[in-house]
Amino acid sequence: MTLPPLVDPAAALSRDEVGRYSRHLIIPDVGMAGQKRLKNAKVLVIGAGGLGSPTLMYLAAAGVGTIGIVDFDVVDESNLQRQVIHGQSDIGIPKAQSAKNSMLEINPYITVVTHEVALSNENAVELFSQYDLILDGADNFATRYLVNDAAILAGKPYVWGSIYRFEGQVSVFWESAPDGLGINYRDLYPQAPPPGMVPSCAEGGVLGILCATIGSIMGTEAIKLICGIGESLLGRLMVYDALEMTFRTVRIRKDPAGAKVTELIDYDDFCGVVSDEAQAAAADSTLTPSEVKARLDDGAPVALIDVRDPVEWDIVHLPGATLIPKGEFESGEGLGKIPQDRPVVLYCRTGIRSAEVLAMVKSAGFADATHIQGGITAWAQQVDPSMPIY
Ligand SMILES: Nc1ncnc2c1ncn2[C@@H]1O[C@H](COP(=O)(O)OP(=O)(O)OP(=O)(O)O)[C@@H](O)[C@H]1O
Repeated sequence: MTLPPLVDPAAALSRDEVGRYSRHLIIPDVGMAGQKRLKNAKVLVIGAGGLGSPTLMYLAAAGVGTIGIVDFDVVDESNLQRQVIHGQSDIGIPKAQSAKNSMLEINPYITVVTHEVALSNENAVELFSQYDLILDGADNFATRYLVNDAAILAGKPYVWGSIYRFEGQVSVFWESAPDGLGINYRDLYPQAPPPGMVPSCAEGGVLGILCATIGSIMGTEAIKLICGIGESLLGRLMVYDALEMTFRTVRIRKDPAGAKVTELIDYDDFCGVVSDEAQAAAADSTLTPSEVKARLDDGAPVALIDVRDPVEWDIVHLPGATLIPKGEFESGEGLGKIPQDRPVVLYCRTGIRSAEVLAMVKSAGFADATHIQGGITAWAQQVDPSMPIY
């Protein structure tokens, strides 16, 4: 369906702007009103990488008045095969800054705001609330679910794209859209794929020019939403196959079983992302649920620590465990609560958060610390099938 324009028109275009945007102004569907809407629009793009590059360049050229860029990374030589907003002389400089320089070179009449930070639970909703529309050009599942949930909480629409080798996907999500369907990314992908199942572009490669195709569709959807023209991809998934040269669109239906998003969660845990530090800490300090059960049955002294959140503890927890949520280790107060006189065994839901806490606990000097592989979920599967799995 055609959605109402997302943005009100700006008061006026200058004489120079009229000249610059003349090929837009003479399209009846855009016209003066549409171009003024673009001028008044505030769009935030996550990632100045493969997808962000063409999107940012064309949104700048189109005269989107305020464009924010979130990226924490610096330009690397291996980026230049596809991240065409950056050039050889940008290697080593922050991507957000490099992108801003290129965009202002394309169009000095716009405002570019750089956010050289990682999008996180701490900043996402606040950042999104400053913009009309979000574009997700990130390359990892944890960020995708964070963008989705933060957009829901901020009440904002967003355009999402993803690429791999010769194939790309694009859609628009907007939980509180005036169409009443309320489609979000979780309706399409309720669960993140198991870690390692879907390789990243860094692992599997990507045809550089694919970014231009998918990024420019994302930019097109952004312009349509801002101006309120055409059929949005809201509620539809577009799949592009460059080798077969086919575009297919499939309808996305609201998942009636989908949980309502009311707060941000631990996205690394949700997506099974383990940091390098946590992997190193867990390498020789991981016990299976059966091994821990055997120790407890033998009466061995063990400080069994549950690092999940209190709401999860209320659902189910292991007998004899003590709750010290991961957040308390991050704020520094958790370490002081660990008994010093016994080996420490940590657990969480799936073994991701406990591996992160294990790294902190070990570097604080607790040499005899381990965690349970697969967490309380594996415990329920392998040791006690009567326990609920959530
Ligand atoms: N949470 C996040 N916050 C800010 N920027 C992010 C976040 N997640 C991803 N990005 C950025 O999104 C961009 C994605 O670009 P792209 O997919 O081309 O990957 P890349 O990291 O540049 O390349 P490669 O992984 O192949 O080295 C990157 O510039 C990355 O820094």
